[in-house]
Amino acid sequence: MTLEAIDVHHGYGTETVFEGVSLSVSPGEVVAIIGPSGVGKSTLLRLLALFDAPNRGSIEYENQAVWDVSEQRRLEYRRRIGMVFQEASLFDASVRRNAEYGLRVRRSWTDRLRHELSSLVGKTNGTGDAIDALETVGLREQADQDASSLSGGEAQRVAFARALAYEPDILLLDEPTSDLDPRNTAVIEDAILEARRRGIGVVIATHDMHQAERIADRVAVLLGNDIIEVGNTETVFENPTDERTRKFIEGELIY
Ligand SMILES: Nc1ncnc2c1ncn2[C@@H]1O[C@H](COP(=O)(O)OP(=O)(O)OP(=O)(O)O)[C@@H](O)[C@H]1O
Repeated sequence: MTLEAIDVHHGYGTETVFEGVSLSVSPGEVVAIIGPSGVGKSTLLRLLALFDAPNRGSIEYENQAVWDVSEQRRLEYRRRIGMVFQEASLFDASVRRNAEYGLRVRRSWTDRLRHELSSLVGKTNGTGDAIDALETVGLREQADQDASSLSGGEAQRVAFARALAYEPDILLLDEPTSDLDPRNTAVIEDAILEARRRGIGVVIATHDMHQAERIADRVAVLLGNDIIEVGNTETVFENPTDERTRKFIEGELIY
């Protein structure tokens, strides 16, 4: 269940964002992508989320090039990947309905049918996964509250619960805590570690290097047009092989 970008080149129009980027994520690991603003962290996540095809290179899921298969098959892969954006987009309904939303949309119709049938015969109340996910982000008590009454930090926690609820293989997080206070940030970070414990592979783009240091198993440094270094978190922070990594981490590289 490894998701991998292999020698990917991408850009917009005539603008090159990156050239020859490779990165993988495996079950039960947290990979952080760090790099200055505008370097292409979101672009890389969008490619890993299979939203866009890279201009060159390949994105592989379980060693299968995802842009070489049928659209139907690619959709199946898409359903196994969850994504949380910088800003939560919730709709006007209860917290529980919002957390369940991913379950309804992302499940294949066969899964959905099976799930509906089990809830009909009383094997599940149909919302167990969503409630469990809300518990993980500390919002179980608020399940019946209207989502519009939540603070920004709580809304982001619901967005995270939504992604967690349908048990993706891979979770992609684009600066999920950049607008949050320390308490909400800590809740999300704990939930990320819980996702890892459940065997989910997590990729998080963050400009908060301390966050990368706190939660990541591996760190990829995106600078210029390339990932200049990727490795074990401690090594990247304490003993980087690339001098630019050290400068970036110490704030000496100004972009
Ligand atoms: N849809 C698009 N069309 C044209 N250019 C784009 C598009 N999306 C991103 N870009 C450009 O590609 C480059 C990389 O953007 P991206 O959002 O991936 O960077 P980032 O590292 O995530 O930045 P930030 O940390 O500020 O969110 C930027 O120069 C941006 O302006």
